[in-house]
Amino acid sequence: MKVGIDAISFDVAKLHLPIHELAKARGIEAAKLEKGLGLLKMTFPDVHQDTVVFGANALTKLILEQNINLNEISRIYVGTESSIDSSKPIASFLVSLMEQKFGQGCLSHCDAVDFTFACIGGVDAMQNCMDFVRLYPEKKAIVVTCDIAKYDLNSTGEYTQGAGALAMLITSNPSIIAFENHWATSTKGVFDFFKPYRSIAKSSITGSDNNEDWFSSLETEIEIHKDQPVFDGQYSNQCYMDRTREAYFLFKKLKNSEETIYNSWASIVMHLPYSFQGRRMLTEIYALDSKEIEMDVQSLDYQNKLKEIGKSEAYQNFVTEKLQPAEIASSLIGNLYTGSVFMGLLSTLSHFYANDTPIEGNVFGFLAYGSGSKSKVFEGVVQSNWRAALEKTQLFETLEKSHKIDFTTYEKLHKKEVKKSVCFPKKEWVLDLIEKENPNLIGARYYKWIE
Ligand SMILES: CC(=O)SCCNC(=O)CCNC(=O)[C@H](O)C(C)(C)COP(=O)(O)OP(=O)(O)OC[C@H]1O[C@@H](n2cnc3c(N)ncnc32)[C@H](O)[C@@H]1OP(=O)(O)O
Repeated sequence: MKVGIDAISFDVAKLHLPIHELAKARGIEAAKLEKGLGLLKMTFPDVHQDTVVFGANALTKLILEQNINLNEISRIYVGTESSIDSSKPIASFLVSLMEQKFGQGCLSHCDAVDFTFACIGGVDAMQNCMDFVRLYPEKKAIVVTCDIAKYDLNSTGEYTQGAGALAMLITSNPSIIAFENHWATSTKGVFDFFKPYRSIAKSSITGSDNNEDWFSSLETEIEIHKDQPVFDGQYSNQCYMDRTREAYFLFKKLKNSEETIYNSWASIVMHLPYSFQGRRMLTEIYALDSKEIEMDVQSLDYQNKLKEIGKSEAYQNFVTEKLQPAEIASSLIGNLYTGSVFMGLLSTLSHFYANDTPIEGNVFGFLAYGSGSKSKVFEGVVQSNWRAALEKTQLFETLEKSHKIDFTTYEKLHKKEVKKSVCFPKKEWVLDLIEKENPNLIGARYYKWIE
């Protein structure tokens, strides 16, 4: 039986700062960000937006666009690493907002929960929902990914910021893509990127892995709780490469294949914390699976050879053919954490939609990653109704309408110094800023639907 994604909707932050303006303000060469990392715009939430708002808007869009009968939905599972409460999941907020809009009790039969494992939480939610639909093919589930990728000002993560959500309907006999039931996973507990709820003693994390220099450079206690992560960028890249490589070769084993697996993938969709992450990290898998090199991670020669292969014409052609369609949206949005891999899929589909390319039957390979760290590798087959299912999506048209802000406004938004929305929307969920007006209501958040 086929199980997969039947419909997709999204809601991304509508404000953006052109990346060359950030580069100028920070004294970074714009070419490094644009040509080295593939960044063009960085999206940022407006005053009336938080994680719940993005999730609720993507979900409402999905329900309205697909005319979904909520009685048929058995699960709303959320992938997020930007939750706003340690106990109440985003899924609970979403259920109450949907009941506010579509009728009291309309989702009371529905299971709802959040999945958190950094950027891979959405894939975990989807895998779980697909197992459920395989067991009960007449039932349907919705996966929502919602996050705000906010980093410290002046940090190396700053230029990769982005925000938004996707909502996906998971069914049997899906219209867009059906996933094969081969899932390869690689997990290792590391501290490459994390957001501690409480102050965390350095002694509890030192010695966990090989980035000890970085740990030594941290304060004795990491001061918490803030929206921005504590991270070691280059180490997180190494963990990304290690986990995806391990999961990829496990996948090859699961498939019992002697062939170069990626040759059977028409497109490759990877977790993209920034646009060119996939192409920068995939050289090792590319070279190992084609037997161009033998693995020897510690040797300098090996690392230099990988760099050379990355620059080769053959690899650049490979990137253009298989990876580049997934990168387009990422360049214009920035990181979506749990949503990044799904936005990569939507970007790929939207690219082929716009170019009228027939892709039904094509096999897409997926390499997902979440810090902390875990990778899952799986594949899916594009279904014959994918074009019709994408008709209302309008990804690139929507991104085109994004509102440009200047650097000063961006910095003020980042520091939460802006009181009034820059771009107030119509027909959307917004955060009611009652908390700011009434200091006795610390932690209380209210949401309203704006007509
Ligand atoms: C959250 C996760 O998903 S974990 C995995 C990823 N980690 C993160 O996203 C954490 C947050 N992000 C970061 O810390 C950083 O943005 C990083 C680590 C991803 C990137 O770090 P930086 O130090 O900014 O960049 P880095 O030096 O690694 O790479 C710059 C690239 O631009 C290239 N470059 C530099 N200058 C130029 C130029 N003028 N023209 C063209 N390319 C240039 C470099 O050659 C290099 O590319 P290459 O290695 O492919 O050759």
